[in-house]
Amino acid sequence: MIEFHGVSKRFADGTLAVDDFSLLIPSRKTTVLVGSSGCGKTTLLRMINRMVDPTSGYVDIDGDGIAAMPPVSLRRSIGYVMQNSGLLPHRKVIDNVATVPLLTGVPKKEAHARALELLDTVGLDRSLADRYPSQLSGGQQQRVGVARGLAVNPNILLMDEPFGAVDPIVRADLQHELIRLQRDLDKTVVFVTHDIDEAFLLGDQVVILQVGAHIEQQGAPSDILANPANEFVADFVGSARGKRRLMVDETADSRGDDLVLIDGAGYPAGVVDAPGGVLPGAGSSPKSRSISNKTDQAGDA
Ligand SMILES: Nc1ncnc2c1ncn2[C@@H]1O[C@H](COP(=O)(O)OP(=O)(O)OP(=O)(O)O)[C@@H](O)[C@H]1O
Repeated sequence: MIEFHGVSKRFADGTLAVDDFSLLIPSRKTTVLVGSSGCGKTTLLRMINRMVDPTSGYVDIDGDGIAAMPPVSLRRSIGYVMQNSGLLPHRKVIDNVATVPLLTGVPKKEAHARALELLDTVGLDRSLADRYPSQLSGGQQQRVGVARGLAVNPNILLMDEPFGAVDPIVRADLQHELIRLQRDLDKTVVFVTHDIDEAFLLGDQVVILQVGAHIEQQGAPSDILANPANEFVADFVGSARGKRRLMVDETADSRGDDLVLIDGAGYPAGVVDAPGGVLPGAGSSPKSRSISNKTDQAGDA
């Protein structure tokens, strides 16, 4: 369990990145910090492994204040996965994965054997072990980044927008891989993203933040969806989901044409050939009625 107690961070130039933040992050669950750029997500994450120290307040891990723990050993005991994988370009994949164990004195042979196992764990072929990062795809590099984060077998895994730089299909792949990994490995994962859909997919607990790391709402995805705490949250949750919401173009109906499904941007997404039979609970908008797509229904369950 990680706990933030009234934590603030003011940087040397006067920026108040985090303003009186308190949160309990339960063990062996995934907590997602989500919010727009600059709201303080990375600063919060880095306060867990003391890459950043608070100006006031304190952080505990399992009841022990981390301020008293040596930063370097704390950092080496916690997995950290960053955007763009953060791999060392001049080192082979296997050495990238083994970096921290080697630093902490694990013999090379043992560290390499473990690194190969970790490639299996993250779904990478062992034949990639001798490649350099530039010889891998973006998605493969991210998997190596995750393997490196797991190399010291940490209880806590910090992930800072780890899938932000890959295309949507690879991203979906990596997200599902993480869900599988979490089921198998049972880590305390703290995941940062600005993507609310990613937050809802991955988080047991989702924390929606505004500038200064002010918590707008925290809870299970289903709670937030069912009861947004305020207009900001409703907007944040709704605007992202609205993009995927399909509507029925009833102007086509009035012309006697087939009913046409249009997406949030107004583009045709398909045709409904049995009006009334296909669409559940048609709404009352004069021009279009909204139906929930599969993701909406899954999220609301
Ligand atoms: N070393 C620093 N010195 C001064 N200001 C900083 C420093 N690091 C971050 N900040 C500022 O603190 C605020 C929070 O930054 P942080 O990186 O935590 O936000 P974020 O939510 O992770 O943003 P992003 O999604 O863009 O990565 C921003 O205004 C940022 O400019």
